[in-house]
Amino acid sequence: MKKLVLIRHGQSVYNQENRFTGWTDVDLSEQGHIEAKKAAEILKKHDYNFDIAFTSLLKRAIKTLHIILEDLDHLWIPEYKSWHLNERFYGALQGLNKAETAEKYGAEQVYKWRRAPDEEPPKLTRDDERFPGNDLRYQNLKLDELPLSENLSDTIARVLPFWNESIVPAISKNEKVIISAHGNSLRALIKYLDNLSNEEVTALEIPTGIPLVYELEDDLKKIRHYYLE
Ligand SMILES: O=C(O)[C@@H](CO)OP(=O)(O)O
Repeated sequence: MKKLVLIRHGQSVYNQENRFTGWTDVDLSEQGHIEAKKAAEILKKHDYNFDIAFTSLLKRAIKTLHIILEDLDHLWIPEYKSWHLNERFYGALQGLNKAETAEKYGAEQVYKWRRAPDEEPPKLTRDDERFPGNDLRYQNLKLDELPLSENLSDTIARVLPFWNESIVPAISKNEKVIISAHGNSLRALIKYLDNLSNEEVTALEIPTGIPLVYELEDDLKKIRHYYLE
């Protein structure tokens, strides 16, 4: 049996302020730091250790991972960062307050933008300062890889190739893997691992900072999953 640990970063400043975040590189809030420390404590209590870590290019996930690895005395393990694990790109909504946006466009529309797998939030334009093409960390992406907006299906389409090409080989070699990522990049992965329907993934919410363990068969079929306490 193989085990994989997924963790959504601790609360971010934008989570706290109730803003659409996406690829905005906001820091952890004070509460987010506490959550990451708590996650480390839980992993320690259950004697978890890791051979390799994967995370996104966004500091809230990277810092969550580092807090955990430091507390496990594991800062030495190889760690791979990829934009493929970034949060879903929220387009022109990035930075806006979710409650104010619901007042403007209606709660139903905002719910669809947030959770309906095929509903795309409004796109931003390439001359917008939030366009990722303006950010050094994305300089090696092709123009058609730089999103203007993403729905969950788009996020799935970029998370899964990374899962198959980079993470699966590590798990197959029996390496103990931790992935520190985001609400929607993890929903994308979980939709695949749990074979969830669109309706099921729409209802799926992942809490910040709580280690989620997947037990997998040798062929990587899921046996069960559970949150560690
Ligand atoms: O703002 C975001 O990028 C995400 C995660 O915080 O929010 P949502 O809950 O709407 O997917």
